[in-house]
Amino acid sequence: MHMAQFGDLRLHYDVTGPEDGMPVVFANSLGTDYRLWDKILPMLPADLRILRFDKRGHGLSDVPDGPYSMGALISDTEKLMDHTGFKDAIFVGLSIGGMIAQGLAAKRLDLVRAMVLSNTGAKIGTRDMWADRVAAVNEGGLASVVDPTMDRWFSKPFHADPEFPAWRNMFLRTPSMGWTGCAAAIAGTDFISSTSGLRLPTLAIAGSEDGSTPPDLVFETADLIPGAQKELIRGAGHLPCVEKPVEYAAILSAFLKAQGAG
Ligand SMILES: O=C(O)CC1=CCC(=O)O1
Repeated sequence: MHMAQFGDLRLHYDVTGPEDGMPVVFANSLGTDYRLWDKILPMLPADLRILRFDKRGHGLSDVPDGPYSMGALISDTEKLMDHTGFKDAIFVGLSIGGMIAQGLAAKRLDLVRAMVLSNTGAKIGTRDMWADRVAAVNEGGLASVVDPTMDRWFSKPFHADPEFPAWRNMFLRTPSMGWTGCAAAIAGTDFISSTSGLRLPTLAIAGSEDGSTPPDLVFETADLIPGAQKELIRGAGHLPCVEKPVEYAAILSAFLKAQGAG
């Protein structure tokens, strides 16, 4: 367990793997902490140096007053990578984590050699949609939006999985300020133009049952980047690394190996 301090903000992170391993950074989604990746890490090549972290407002990181900007989330990530010595990394971002990947690649290409855009978009939803959700959370907390969120996160059959209540609890225990702060960052982000200018190896992963970032959105974003590879995981919602970890790890491992891993 590690904390890095940048001014008033402390971020919780974890580094594993050999010091000379291929650097890979994982950035998770809205309402999750870095345990999002727990199931797939043991299935990836062994020679990876892995950085995971809880973005501001999530997990064990600090919860500054919101709203947050996407620029602040990208800057936090940049500082954490500089702090931990991660550069020229493969950046795996899911949902808002994939937005951070796109923004970081546009700003600091020295940090990002390749991207995995998982269940994300250059633009996710509309300002009105996010404003409605933020208003609901300000009024009734995350409990007021948990059921539709779980429907977007997971396919119907996974709702009966013994693990499902744990993911529901992870969402419910996210600080409301952390969630609304990051929701505001998503609402204010449109990376269509900047992502169109990116030229780096990219893998896009979508879940056929994803109610947050449906396959069309994920693949339209991938199509902005020449040569981007597109993979669809059937039977998975917004978090295929949780719902279909074997399939997810296989797709990710093949991409990592193509970039030179194990
Ligand atoms: O709440 C959702 O629909 C899930 C989500 C959207 C953006 C993100 O990071 O998670």
